[in-house]
Amino acid sequence: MPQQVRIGTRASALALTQTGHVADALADLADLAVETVRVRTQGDRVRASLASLGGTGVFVTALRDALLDGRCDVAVHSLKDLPTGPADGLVVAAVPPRADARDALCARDGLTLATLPAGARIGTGSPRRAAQLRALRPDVDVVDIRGNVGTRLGRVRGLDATTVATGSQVGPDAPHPGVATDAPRGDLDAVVLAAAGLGRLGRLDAVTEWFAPDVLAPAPGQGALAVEVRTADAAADTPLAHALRALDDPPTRRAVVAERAVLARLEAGCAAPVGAWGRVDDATGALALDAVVAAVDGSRVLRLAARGAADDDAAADALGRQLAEDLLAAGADRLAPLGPTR
Ligand SMILES: NCc1[nH]cc(CCC(=O)O)c1CC(=O)O
Repeated sequence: MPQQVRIGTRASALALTQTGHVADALADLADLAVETVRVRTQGDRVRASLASLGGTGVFVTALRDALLDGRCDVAVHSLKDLPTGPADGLVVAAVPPRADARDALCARDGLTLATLPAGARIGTGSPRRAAQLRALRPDVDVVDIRGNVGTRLGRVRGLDATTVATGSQVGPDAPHPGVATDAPRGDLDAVVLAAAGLGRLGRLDAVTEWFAPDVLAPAPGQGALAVEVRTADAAADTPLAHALRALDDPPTRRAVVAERAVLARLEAGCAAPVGAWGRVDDATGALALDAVVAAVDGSRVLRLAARGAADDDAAADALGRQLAEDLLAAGADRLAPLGPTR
């Protein structure tokens, strides 16, 4: 008899694909019968700008509640949407191998950040992306936008003929009711999105430029997933627990632990103009970490790097915290709105 496992997911096209990948991977690793359960989160219901929602956890809380009250056994999150604090009774049991951590520009007419005209309108809901875009091109107009990936692509002039192939953007599963039909279309010259999300949705065709992480620092955890379960279930001697241990990728986990430690020490959430990029060197096992704090108006960008042995998660965490200390010593908190309430 296979072990029955219910895997909870948001209903957005992106969440459904991510969850589907994890469900397939788990089922390949052990004798599991995996069933998907859809959960609606505050981030899906509320249309206000993400920055104004006050950030941490809007996409996550409802999934965690579903885990805790037993409506599902496994939850899949985008790691960058996961608050840095621990959740009582729950544990991230697996961080699968990371996809592309980079941000990508999706512009009309094949344009890049360098070739977009002065005054070009670039959409993003992320203060981190806005700040770094303004620093790179002070003459562009960064526009605050929301909505799922298909909606955002639809706002780029010339990119609006196609929609995300793998998920419905309207109807009962629409994560942002009304947004798909109400949002203006073709009113922007470009948007910036995570390459990982575009890749998972089969929309890399829309990318006109990939930003190297040392040009535009990605969000801590970008491109990585977190597979969360009840603490007792992670430690159990069950097919699910074995599959989770096999799915976990220690180099990815160490990199994102370090990135998220920067965010935690800065007491910053996903709405802060903070970027971090960690990676473990295959040959030496060393962990390299870059971190950026930017003034939202783009007038200053503070960028520091660190490197360490990071043999385990605790060492990765310490490396990230130390880099955050160095950023604070260099004036990060005078540059950007940090702190838990922002
Ligand atoms: N906050 C929304 C969100 N959360 C995760 C991703 C993309 C996938 C990832 O970063 O792993 C996105 C969309 C985007 O930033 O373009």
